[in-house]
Order: sequence, then structure tokens, then C-alpha cells
Amino acid sequence: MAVLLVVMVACLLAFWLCICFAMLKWNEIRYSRRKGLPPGTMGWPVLGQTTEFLKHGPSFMKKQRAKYGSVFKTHILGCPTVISMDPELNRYILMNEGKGLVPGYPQSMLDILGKCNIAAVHGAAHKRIRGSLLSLVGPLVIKDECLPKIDKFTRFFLQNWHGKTIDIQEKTNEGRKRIVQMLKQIMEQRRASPMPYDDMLCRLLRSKDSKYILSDEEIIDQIITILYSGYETVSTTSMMAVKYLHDHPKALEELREEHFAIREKKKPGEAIDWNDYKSMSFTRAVIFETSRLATVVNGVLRKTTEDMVLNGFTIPKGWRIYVYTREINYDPFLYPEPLAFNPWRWLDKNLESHSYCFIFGGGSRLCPGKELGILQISIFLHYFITSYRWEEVGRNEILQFPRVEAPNGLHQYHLIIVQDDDPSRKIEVSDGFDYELYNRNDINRILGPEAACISFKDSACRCLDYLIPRKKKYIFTIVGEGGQPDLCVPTSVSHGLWLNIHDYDAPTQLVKPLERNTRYVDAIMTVPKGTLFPMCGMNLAFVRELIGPAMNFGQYDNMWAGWCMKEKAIPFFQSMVLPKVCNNVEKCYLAAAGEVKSKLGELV
Ligand code: HEM
Repeated sequence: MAVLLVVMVACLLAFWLCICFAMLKWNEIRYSRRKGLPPGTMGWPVLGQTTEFLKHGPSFMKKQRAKYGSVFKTHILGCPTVISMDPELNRYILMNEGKGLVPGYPQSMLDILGKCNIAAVHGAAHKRIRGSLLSLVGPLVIKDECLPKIDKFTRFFLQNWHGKTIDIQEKTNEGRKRIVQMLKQIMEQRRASPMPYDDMLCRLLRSKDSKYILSDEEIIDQIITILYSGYETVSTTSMMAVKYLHDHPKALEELREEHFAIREKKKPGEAIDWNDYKSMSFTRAVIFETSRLATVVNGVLRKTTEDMVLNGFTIPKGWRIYVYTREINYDPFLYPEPLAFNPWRWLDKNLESHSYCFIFGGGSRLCPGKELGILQISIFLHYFITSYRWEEVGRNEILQFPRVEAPNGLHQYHLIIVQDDDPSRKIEVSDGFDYELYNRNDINRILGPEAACISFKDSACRCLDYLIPRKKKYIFTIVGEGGQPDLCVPTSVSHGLWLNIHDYDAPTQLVKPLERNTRYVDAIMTVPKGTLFPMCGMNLAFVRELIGPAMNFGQYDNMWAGWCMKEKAIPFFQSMVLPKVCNNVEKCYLAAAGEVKSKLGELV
């Protein structure tokens, strides 16, 4: 019987492998009928290599380049695509739009930005929309109109950041429909109002230049494009600049000198003017180095409108070309020691304008918001570094692909603070912590009649933490005046032993996460898997996923109140019957732990 089963499984596996192989082969043959295509593989039918591309990003690109050279074919994001990592060809494509090339951005992006947006149009329509956009954000306008507003806004925005944890790259995700509706309403109000508003929308509505009079639909798409294109690039570059400056004190020191020199010439509260901005040469260098090293834009997309011969390969009509410019940012010939953050290299002005600097694109689609973006980041850095010293909280993960992102913002902790004394007293928590505060009244309200399981005569109220469902992998409990649990090595449970541990209060612990006592007492104890280990719930850290609901604290008041609370847990314990073989305490514990894990696991 077992042999038959093995044979059947092997046959099924072989059949499945044959199908996969046939599908891959069929997809390759389908495309190989076309002559002159670049080398490369098209992956699976329909899906192509999208999964590998999105999962591995830059390393996928490098691997393919090692196999096939700087120009190769693939199938990503629903479209047959030629990827060019060849600087010369990239430059040619950017400079020669119109000769069989148009923007090739995915439909999903065009759906957000609208069919009149700048990336959806080409030829004369592109010239007109781009001209209108430059009349809003071009260098002349930003000097006279944008700078004073950006200065005022940034000063206001940066007020009261003292002691706070800030997510500079805060995420916003508004649906197009809502924005369109809002813009339509505002446009109606503006038209009906005699008030002279002084902003981009108003200038679009009352454009005096007949070349740039846009329809309502075009105005809406133009505004959404500005919001979309200018938001993420500027916020991500600002976030990364703050990160790099934090990691490179010499660069920060030089930047501070530049900005304090500007402030010294000014009265307190006086705004930045154009000359001040123009004197910020090291700031500009920091912004360029940040954009290069972080590579906020990996490349741009184009589409062929006819069969084209590029670098000796024929690219069929309708194929996408991913002009992948990321690698050029790390070219050691252009940027010696390319992985080092070295803003000083940009003080040589020729670097900004060299032929292969594609940080802001190139050719007829060179970023029209380039100077506006640099101005916004410069003003932000000015007020930020002249007003604050800052500390990075924890070791934050930075994702590089498909977009540069700090997925957890600049927070590391989410605090559940349980106040166990008089609930009429209000605990003051400093600004900037990501926290929830509960007192006895809150616990009574949340748990209703079952709140009795949390005693306020002792310290059991801290166990409320475990009852609040959330998807955190680690739980740390720190008692007000207590020690410091430590999860700096892979650990399932770590317990503050109150031995030579800093006697900090909890908030101090949080702001000094790296401060550790080196005089550890050699008191390591190995607890075998599956053994019940009684311990106190204070100053404890554990991996929630690993420990599960079988966590049990030795003292009565530290018993995990969750056991009593969950409606499912009560009947479970009432009806639990252990097998007869459990004839000693240890066997009973183990059997009970097994039952808990299998039947109450879902409660974690
Ligand atoms: C650090 C900041 C920025 C970076 C790194 C950046 C980068 C780029 C790049 C690489 C392109 C070329 C796209 C292509 O060729 O298809 C581009 C185009 C564009 N950018 Fe920016 N950008 C930044 C800031 C801004 C800002 C603040 C705005 C706001 C107005 C803006 C608006 C646009 C628009 C509308 C286009 C399309 C131009 C066209 O198709 O003619 N960008 N940007």
C-alpha cells in the first residue's frame, strides 16, 4: 500500500513537472518566433517573471544582466519588456522620445493620474501640458511665488517636533475618485467666488496665456500629477537625507555650519530668501548624494509605437522598455567608492550635468519639478537641522525596492501602558510615543463582568497587554521602575533577572535602548522545549508566535489573565481530561501544554 502511494505521488510530481516545463517552453517558443529580439527569458505564460522581479528587484536585474548582457528581454507587470541597463542606450532612449517611443507606464498608474496627465500624452499634447506645468513649478515661479510659501509652511510644519518620534515618510493613500470630487467642488467654489486665491489651482483656472488654458479634466489631472509626482519623491528623499546625515556626523556638521551661517545673518524668525537658498551649495550636494545612493527612482518606462532597432536588436511594436537607470548610480568610474555617502563629490558642479546622471530623468521628460523638489528639501533641512538634534529609534529596516520605504516609519515600539493606581489620576506621557494608555476604568469597560479576573490588589493588571489582540511578534513587559529584558540574540523567552540591571524607569529604558549593563552575572539557564518554566511576568520578553497560549507565570497574580478571559478558554479548561498515562506532574504539564497549543493556539 505504502509503495503504491509513493509511486502515485512520484507520478503526480512527474506529471506536474512536465506541465510546468511544457508551459515554460511554449512561452519561450511563442516569443522566439520573432527575429532579432534581445536574449533573455519570458518566464511563465501571463505572469512572466513578475514575481522574481518584484521579490528580488535589483538582484534580479543583476542576475539577468550577468546571464544575458546589458539589454535583455523578459515579461514583467503584464507586458513583454526589454530591460536596458546600458547607459549609452538609456541616454539615447531618453533623448529621442518621438522617434517611435512614448511613455510606457502601467494602466493602473494612468487610472490614478487620469488620461490627460503628462505621462499619458506625447507629441504636441505633451508640450502643452508640460508648458502649463512649468508655468506652475518652473524656476522663475518657484523663486517669486513658491519659496515664501514653502518657507512659511515648513516653519509651521516643523514646530513642536521636540521629543517626538516622527515618520517623515508618512504614507497617504487617497483614492482618485475622492480627490476628483474634492477638486471639482473646490473649482466650482473658486469660480463662484470673487476672492483672489493665490495658488496653483487658481493659476490654472485663470491662466492668462492662451497656450496653457486647460479643460477642467486636464486641470484635475494636472493637480493630481503634481501631488503624485512631487509627494513620494520629496518625502522619501527627505527621509533618506535625515537617515544618512544621522549616520554621517561629519556631513551633518558641515551642513549645520552652512545653515547656521545663514541664520546668523538673519533676525530670529526671518524667512529664507532666494539668495540664501542659492548659497546652500553643500545642502544641494547632500540632496544629490542622497538621491543617488538611495535611488528613489529606479528607472523610467517607455513603449514602442513601431518595430525599432536598438543596439542591433529588434524591439517589436507595443513592447515596453524599462530604462533601468539604477545601476549607473553605483558606477565606480563615475562615483568612486559608490556605496559611500559622500556629498562632497557633488561640489564639482560638472557631476550634476554629466551625460549619465539620470536622477531626474532626461531629454524632453526631464523632471519639471526638479528645482521645486530640491527647494522643498533644502528648506526642510534648513529648519530641521537648525532647530533639532535627533536620534534614530532602533535599527529601522529600509526597503530599497520597488520603492524606497521605511515600512515601520521611524517608530520601533508600540506601548501598552497600564496604570494600576487611582484612575482619576492622569498619567502624562511625553509627546511622540506610539502608545495606548489603560487604567482600571478602561479595563472594567473593555472586559465587562470578566474584568474581575484582573486583580488591582497586586500587579496582575499588567497582563492586560496580552489580552489586546494585535499582530506583534514580540512582547516586552517592563514594570515602571524595573529592569530590562533583552532580545538582542534570537531568543524565545528572555527574563530580566534583576541582576545588575540598570534601574531605569520605563520611558528612560525606551529612549536608551542601546544602553546595556556589561556586568552580567553568569546565570544562563537552558529550559528544555516543552517544559513548564514558572517565572514572573515582569521584565519579560517573549516571541508570541513561539510561546503561544501556554505561557504561564509562576505567581498567581502574574498568571496570564488571557486564559481566564477568552470565552473559549474557560470551557476548555473545565472539560480537559488528561490521559491515564499522565501519572506524574511533569507528564500532566506536558499533556496539558500539548492540548493548549493545539486547541487554544488560535487565540494567540
Ligand atoms: C527628489 C525629487 C524628485 C525626483 C528624484 C524626481 C524624478 C523624476 C524622474 C526620474 C522623472 C522622469 C520620468 C520619465 O522620464 O518618465 C520625473 C518626471 C516628472 N516629475 Fe519628478 N522628481 C522629483 C520631484 C518632482 C516634483 C517635486 C514634482 C512636482 C511638480 C515632479 C513632477 C514630475 C513630473 C510631472 C514628471 C513628468 C515629466 C514629463 O513626463 O514630461 N517631480 N521626475
